[in-house]
Amino acid sequence: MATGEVVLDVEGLRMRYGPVDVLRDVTFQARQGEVVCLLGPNGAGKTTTIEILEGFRTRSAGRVEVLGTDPARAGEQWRARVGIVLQSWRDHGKWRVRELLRHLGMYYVAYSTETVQRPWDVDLLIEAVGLTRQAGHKVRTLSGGQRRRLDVAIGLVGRPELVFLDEPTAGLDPVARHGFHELIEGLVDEGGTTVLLTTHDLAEAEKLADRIMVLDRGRIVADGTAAELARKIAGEDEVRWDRDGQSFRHTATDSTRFVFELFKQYGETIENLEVRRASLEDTYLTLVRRAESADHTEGGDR
Ligand SMILES: Nc1ncnc2c1ncn2[C@@H]1O[C@H](COP(=O)(O)OP(=O)(O)OP(=O)(O)O)[C@@H](O)[C@H]1O
Repeated sequence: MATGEVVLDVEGLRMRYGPVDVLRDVTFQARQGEVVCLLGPNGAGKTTTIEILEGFRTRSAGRVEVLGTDPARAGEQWRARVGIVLQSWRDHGKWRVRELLRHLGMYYVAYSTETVQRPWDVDLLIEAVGLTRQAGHKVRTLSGGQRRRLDVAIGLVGRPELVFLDEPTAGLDPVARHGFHELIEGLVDEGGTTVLLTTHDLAEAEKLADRIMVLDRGRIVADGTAAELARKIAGEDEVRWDRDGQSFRHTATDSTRFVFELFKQYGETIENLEVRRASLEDTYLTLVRRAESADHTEGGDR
């Protein structure tokens, strides 16, 4: 869980490609130990945001501080504290998995501290991402999902304080995905690592994130826990039940209260009760549709 210190501080961030604004006034903070999930439709600006925070793109305007430093001017010392998993990188094909991680890990030795031994022990890391059987294989012979596991290992080898992961589980099978979730939870619980990740998998966001931010057409349209967003945006739960051979359905903002009253009134004649809470998917779809119709009303400036 988040313990306090602000590690990501973004205010009024703008990005413009030619005449097109792809980020418009993006403002947010993240604290140490927080897992923040950035959601949004294709082209919303998630990768652009992450790449600006990583120091890979130069913003058009706004203030950005990552671990107290502007990434546009940050040096090696800063870079060693930050782990990065890009959406895709396709180099290092001739290297073998263990050899590559050892090589990259060497870079971090100089950045060990009394409390953090860098890099991560390479064999333990390989085991943590589930690549033990492929440790001696050349990178270009890995499957897409194995390659993705290696990308994650590359991002983590320096035991970063802050990790940026752009769609880390795209292409992973369910077991690898589960393993990745455990890995992230372990990093946060044991090391207080801060994580900013993008995903299109809403179940993943719900499982991992302390906080979810939804980006749409370059604007943050929601920021909160999955439960907060559901309460604020999707609103109502659905209650279904049978009684005297008939089926009933009701939507309620306070479903607990509603069910209590239902049982008070009809007691044991209630059967097959189901309460379906507004899911993150309901919330997300509502938000994106709302943003779309607001954009049409404005006449759309893009
Ligand atoms: N180098 C570039 N030059 C011009 N436009 C760009 C460039 N990179 C990205 N864009 C545009 O910026 C917008 C945001 O792209 P970005 O990759 O940040 O979206 P995203 O939310 O990560 O999408 P996805 O979910 O598809 O990965 C898109 O409209 C994209 O076409």
